[in-house]
Amino acid sequence: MIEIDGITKRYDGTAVVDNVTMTIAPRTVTVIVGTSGSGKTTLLRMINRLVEPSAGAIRLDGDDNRSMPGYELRRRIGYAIQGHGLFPHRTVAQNIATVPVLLGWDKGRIDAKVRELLALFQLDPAIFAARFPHELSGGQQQRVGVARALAAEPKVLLMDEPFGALDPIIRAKAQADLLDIQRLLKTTIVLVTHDMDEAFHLADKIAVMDKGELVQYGTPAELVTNPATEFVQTLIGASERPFRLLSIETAGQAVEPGTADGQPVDAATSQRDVLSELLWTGRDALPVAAADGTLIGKVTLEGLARRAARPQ
Ligand SMILES: Nc1ncnc2c1ncn2[C@@H]1O[C@H](COP(=O)(O)OP(=O)(O)OP(=O)(O)O)[C@@H](O)[C@H]1O
Repeated sequence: MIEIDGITKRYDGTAVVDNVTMTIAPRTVTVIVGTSGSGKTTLLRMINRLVEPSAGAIRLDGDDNRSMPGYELRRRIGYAIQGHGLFPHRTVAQNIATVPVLLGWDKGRIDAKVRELLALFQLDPAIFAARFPHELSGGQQQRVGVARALAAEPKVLLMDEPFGALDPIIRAKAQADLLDIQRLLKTTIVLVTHDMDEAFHLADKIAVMDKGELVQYGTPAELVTNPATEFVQTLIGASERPFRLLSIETAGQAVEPGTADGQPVDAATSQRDVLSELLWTGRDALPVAAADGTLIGKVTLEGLARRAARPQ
């Protein structure tokens, strides 16, 4: 668990992060969004103390993050940035092994970890381990950057616009891979992006920053149904594509197992209409019936928000 408690960063008397308090549950993906200069990167970097706060505290599993030296903390927390920051004169294997080497792991353990991560990121070790970064595509470099950040098996991974430099198709694949790997390794991920579609697709919870303040912290569905400010509304409005997607798919395509209270919706109803129904009735789920009236499961607000945001 990451507890951010009244954290503030001032430069020359101006608060660029202003008294932010939020708790991040373990094994979840939290996405920080907001306009340029709203303090997203500064907030992220105070978690691993690349930036020292002016006031407040951050606790990791109950321990103040100032209870150990900054370099030690940064070895324990994975960090991946846009442009991946790979060492150009080190091979892919050496890049991934950076932190395990610093931690003094034995060679066998390091080699096994490098192979495991390359396989996980669908990079054949026989082909890629000995290559240098300039011999990889942008998408491959980005995967190695994330693999390197995960090499020391951190419980927490911080990511700052990790997919910003990728074209949309590779970006969608990178996002899908990240979710798979997060579920497998159960890492707690905090990711900064300015892309609302990306936020909706990846996030368990979204933190919206505006001029240094945390204006809303909630699930994607909460942001859609209950935007805290006009700014949040505008941010969501800027991402209309999700609602267009919902118009072209049916409730039947979004069915989840389980039951829900309320009047069943027909499986052929568009997801957009089901969303309206959910919002109007104030429910977070409705049962779904097949053409013959048989109940086949339920459609949830959370599920629709997630489907709407997935890349096509
Ligand atoms: N070292 C610094 N000294 C002075 N001001 C800084 C410093 N670092 C950041 N700032 C200022 O703090 C504010 C927040 O910056 P930050 O990088 O956290 O924003 P951001 O939301 O991540 O922006 P972007 O989306 O453009 O990366 C900006 O106005 C920036 O100019």
